[in-house]
Amino acid sequence: MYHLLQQSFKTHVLKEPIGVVALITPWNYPLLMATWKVAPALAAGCTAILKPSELASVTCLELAEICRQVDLPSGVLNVVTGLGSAAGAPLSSHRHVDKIAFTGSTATGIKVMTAAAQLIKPVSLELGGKSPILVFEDADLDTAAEWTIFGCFFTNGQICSATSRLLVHESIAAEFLEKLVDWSKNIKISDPMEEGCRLGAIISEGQYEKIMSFISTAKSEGATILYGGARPQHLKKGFFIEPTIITDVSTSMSIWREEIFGPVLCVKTFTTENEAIELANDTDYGLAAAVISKDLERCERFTKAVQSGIVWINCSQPCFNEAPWGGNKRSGIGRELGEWGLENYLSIKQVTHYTSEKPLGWYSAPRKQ
Ligand SMILES: NC(=O)c1ccc[n+]([C@@H]2O[C@H](COP(=O)([O-])OP(=O)(O)OC[C@H]3O[C@@H](n4cnc5c(N)ncnc54)[C@H](O)[C@@H]3O)[C@@H](O)[C@H]2O)c1
Ligand SMILES: NCCCC=O
Repeated sequence: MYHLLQQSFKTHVLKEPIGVVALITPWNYPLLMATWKVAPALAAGCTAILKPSELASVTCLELAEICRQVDLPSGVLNVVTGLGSAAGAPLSSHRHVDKIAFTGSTATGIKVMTAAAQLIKPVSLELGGKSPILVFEDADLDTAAEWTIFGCFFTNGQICSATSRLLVHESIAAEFLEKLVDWSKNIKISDPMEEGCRLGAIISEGQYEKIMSFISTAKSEGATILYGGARPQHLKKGFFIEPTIITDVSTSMSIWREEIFGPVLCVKTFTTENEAIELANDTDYGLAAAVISKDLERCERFTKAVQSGIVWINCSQPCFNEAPWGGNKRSGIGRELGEWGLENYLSIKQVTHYTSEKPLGWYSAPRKQ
């Protein structure tokens, strides 16, 4: 019957704002992470409640002030500061919040998703990572060394997509590691306000202790600290940690498996491309992956085989507003930025209009009295 009547229906689709959205963000890149959510949420027509990290709220309050100055109607963007337990958790479980867009650790993401599930509330999750960088034997070693240290030590490794697991072809491993150490020695560690600074302090004492404890566990499990692993001698105060390179790592060690969120690179060697891909995918996470090789067909094979939301060829970390950002596996659900970012805040409504004058005719009409 539907088939016969198909010409009598007109269907179209509306994309509507999803409603009231809670945007919960982390302490790293605090303003960037907020704007990745606030801009598409408001563009989609939603009302937003931004909950920044308790460790980095000020720039988000400044953003609200700028929105006020440009006459964004009051109530459209709201900033709620506070601890995760006091502000983030109630937002996640609130009946009048229609969607949660969360960026933060996988552990907190699980809590947010669990709370949202009680109300079948949609979530998008941008979570942690343990991303690999593969360096093949045909790479230019200095270029590869710079990308490798940039991929892991840029912003102190306090970046979700840090390529913190180096997989290097065994035939070049010794020479490449020497280069990595040389490049690392050249990184200026200082107060970030100093000219030429390339590595500042870790965000907090808690994070500093956590990173140091990962390093000491790795040592006690038999790994070798090839470079760094301690406070730089010239900096007696502040939460500074040297760029750290760790070798003799096994795949069961926590330094290999867990997100450190600090300037710590761990290294394994491989002999074949398949082995490299297997090691790259041997992680619960799936945010990003980088490959350094002159062989573009090999890079293409890697791109297809690696289980991650982002792949970098002959580089690590570039990020563009137009390109989708997000991960697979325990790195999250959904994508931010570009058109994908907008979809996070839209709800799809199918509208079907019966346009015929004819009655349906499925039931026998009752006799007229
Ligand atoms: N995938 C990405 O794009 C991306 C980007 C940046 C950071 N990250 C990840 O963020 C983490 C670092 O940030 P962090 O330490 O601030 O993360 P976090 O999970 O500790 O906190 C993130 C936010 O969640 C809030 N929160 C804490 N408990 C909560 C709860 N029970 N319910 C709701 N909200 C709660 C916090 O107050 C904060 O605002 C790393 O794991 C990093 O990989 C991911
Ligand atoms: N380039 C910004 C990535 C943010 C993740 O931590």
